[in-house]
Order: sequence, then structure tokens, then C-alpha cells
Amino acid sequence: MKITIILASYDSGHYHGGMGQGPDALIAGGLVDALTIAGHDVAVEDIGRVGDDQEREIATGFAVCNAVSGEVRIAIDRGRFPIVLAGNCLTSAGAVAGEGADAIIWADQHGDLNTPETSVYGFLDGMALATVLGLCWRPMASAIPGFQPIDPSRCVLVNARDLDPAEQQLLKTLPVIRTECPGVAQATERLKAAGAKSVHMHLDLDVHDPKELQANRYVTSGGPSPQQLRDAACAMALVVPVVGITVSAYDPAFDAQADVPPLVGQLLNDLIATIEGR
Ligand SMILES: NC(=[NH2+])NCCC[C@H](N)C(=O)O
Repeated sequence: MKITIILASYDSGHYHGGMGQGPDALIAGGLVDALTIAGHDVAVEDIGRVGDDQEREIATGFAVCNAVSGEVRIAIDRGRFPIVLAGNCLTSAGAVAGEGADAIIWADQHGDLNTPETSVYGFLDGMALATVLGLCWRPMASAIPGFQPIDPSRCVLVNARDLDPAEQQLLKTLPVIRTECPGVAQATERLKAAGAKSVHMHLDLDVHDPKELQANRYVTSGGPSPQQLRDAACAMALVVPVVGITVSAYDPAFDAQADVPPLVGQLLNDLIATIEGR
């Protein structure tokens, strides 16, 4: 398959810091080789530095989304499959916009369903899925080229287990489909029944069981092993059409042995083989 890997090496006001180091570390860890050896034609694009500094963190977060949307659109127009490597989860709002996706699979230990009204720390990434679903930051999100909010009934939340009280409340009122990795078959059927035609797959690496893979500073017990996530992601991609992928939230400072890049390579190779084989 022709693939474009899009690097968005940004984390909450900093380029190439914290989880903003993840994309570089995945590339340095051999991700392009892993995909190339599997027979794929891989191009890499870097959105570089858009927006500027920490004081304008919210504006920069959305500027990153605008740039990612543009790169994703270009990749798709060239007949290439977009894979976004991102520090922040909000970046998926840009990917969704560029793809024109009408559904989302969100695998994450968090819900990312806070809004500026409910967020305890004002952490933008904790509002990422809420933004994608059109529940907050609407003027900013609407300015991302191609952005259309995704209907919550076409959202599958996988293995979210660290939920703030306001997120738990919100989830009681939304038709979001919740599942754990072993239950994805049923959840995917529901997504299909909800009319999902083009699905973005958001994989926050902290969804994993931290005993098996620690992606960043967030550690909440439970969650899938890398193989369980791989199997679940492929099982979903077999049933609904996946049009793009984000891999986010890898902070190599928590991965002393550099165990994560080869696992991401395996995950993406299996997923792409599934998407190609559909
Ligand atoms: N994408 C993430 N890292 N999300 C973490 C969110 C943590 C917490 N629920 C918050 O909203 O602040």
C-alpha cells in the first residue's frame, strides 16, 4: 500500500518535548523500515512548526490540526493512506477533517471527553474526543479545513478506564459505544449499523496495560496487551472501512528499552494488511 506518515511532533505548547518526541522516536526506532520491509511504499511528511509558543497553546493545538488536515488531504488525493504520528490526541481532529471521516474508533485509557466547563486542569488533550464529537471548541474546530463533527452514535470508545466524574456523567447521556478489546466484534457491528462509512482509528498508546507497555506518564491498570490491541484493531478494520489512523501519546522518556517502536510497527503492519485485504 502507498502510505504517508505525517509527523506532528507537538505536545501541549512544546515541539519535540514530552509526547512531542514520540513521532521522532518511532521513526528512529525503525518504523519506516518495518513498513517498507512489509512491502509498502512509505513517504514521510513533517508538519514542522506551526503556531508558536506556549502562551498560545490552544491556538497552536488547533493550528497543528489545520496543518495535519492539509497533509492528510494531500496524501489521500495522491492515493496514499494517511498515518498520523502525534504527540497530542487533539491532532485526530485534524486527521478526521482531512479524511472527511464520519465515524471514529477511539482507543485510549482516557475518555478525552472533558470540555472547558468540566476540565479540572484545562488540559486541551483531555477535551480531544469532545472536540471531535462537536461538544466543545466548535468555532476553532469548524475552522479546520473539512471538519465535520462526528455523531456520538458513530463513536466507539475502546478500553477507556480513567474517566473523570464529569466524563462519566456525560457518557450516560451520549450514545457512544463502549467496549473492551475482547468485546470489539459486537461494538463494531453496532458502529456499522449506525451507518459508519469512513472510520478514523485513533490509537492512544496509553490504552495498553501499563504492565505490558507504558507509553507515557499516565498509568492506569487494566487495558489490552499489545497483541490484544492488535487483534482488536484488525477485527474492527475487517468490518468497517478504516480511512486513516493516528498513533498518539508516546513519550519515549517512559520507554527506556525502546520497546514501543517495534510494537507500533507490528501493529501498523497487521492493521494495514487487514485494511488492504478487505
Ligand atoms: N489525551 C490525554 N492524555 N488525556 C488525559 C486526560 C486526563 C484528564 N482526564 C484531563 O482531562 O485532564
